[in-house]
Amino acid sequence: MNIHYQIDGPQDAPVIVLSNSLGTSLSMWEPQIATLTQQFRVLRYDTHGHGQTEKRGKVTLAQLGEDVISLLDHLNIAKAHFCGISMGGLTGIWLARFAPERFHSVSVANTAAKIGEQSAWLSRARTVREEGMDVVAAGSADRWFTGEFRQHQPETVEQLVHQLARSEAEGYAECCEALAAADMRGEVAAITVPVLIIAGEQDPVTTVADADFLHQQIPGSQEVILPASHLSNVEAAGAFTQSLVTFIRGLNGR
Ligand SMILES: O=C(O)CC1=CCC(=O)O1
Repeated sequence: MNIHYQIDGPQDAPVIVLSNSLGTSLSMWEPQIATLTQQFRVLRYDTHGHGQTEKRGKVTLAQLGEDVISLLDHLNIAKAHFCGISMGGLTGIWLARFAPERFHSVSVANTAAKIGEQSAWLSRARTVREEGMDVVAAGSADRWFTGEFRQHQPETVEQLVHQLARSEAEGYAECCEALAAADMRGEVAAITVPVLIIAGEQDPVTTVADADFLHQQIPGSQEVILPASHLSNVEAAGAFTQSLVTFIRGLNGR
């Protein structure tokens, strides 16, 4: 298995898989772990070219999704809950559409059926390859957090920005290229898995309008809007975790 992962929580509890955003790692889920492990076996992994998962060359959204299936197969997990943020959320949309039999539910946060513009992603991939990660890291605090959060929790912000600045440019660039090509707008209406959509009311990257589109298109989906910017699981950690747990608990009656 060439995907780095970590498992926490009781062995016999239902499994929830957590999938990180671009430029972060499985450690971004730290604010959720204490609560989630009370009820779930939490499986988090580093996405392709991120954290301790090595890059393998050109990657597509489908391959990011298939990585999750390979990880479940490797661990003999037949079916799990899934929660992903941003790029991890888009991976969740792909999984909900193309591997529904493997998931009880899919929660997608701060994401969109198509994230950003193709030209911007290709330009970002070129920039990090030519100039390194510092340029992208410099603007990341503004993309990820509200001004209020940056002011009140500067250490948390600095830690994530520092991790981004030190991360490997090629793995990041390959994921930017995957995002450039990924477009699930024509697919989401065919999703049958229970889906929760979480948005940040001040997210400038994947907006509330993007979340509304998913909610309108995905039959039976639920939507929650949190007081946060893009990394809502960090900025509104308690409300994020509670929304996720409440959604999954509510599925028991279905
Ligand atoms: O640009 C960013 O850093 C925010 C982002 C877009 C996709 C993703 O996963 O993170």
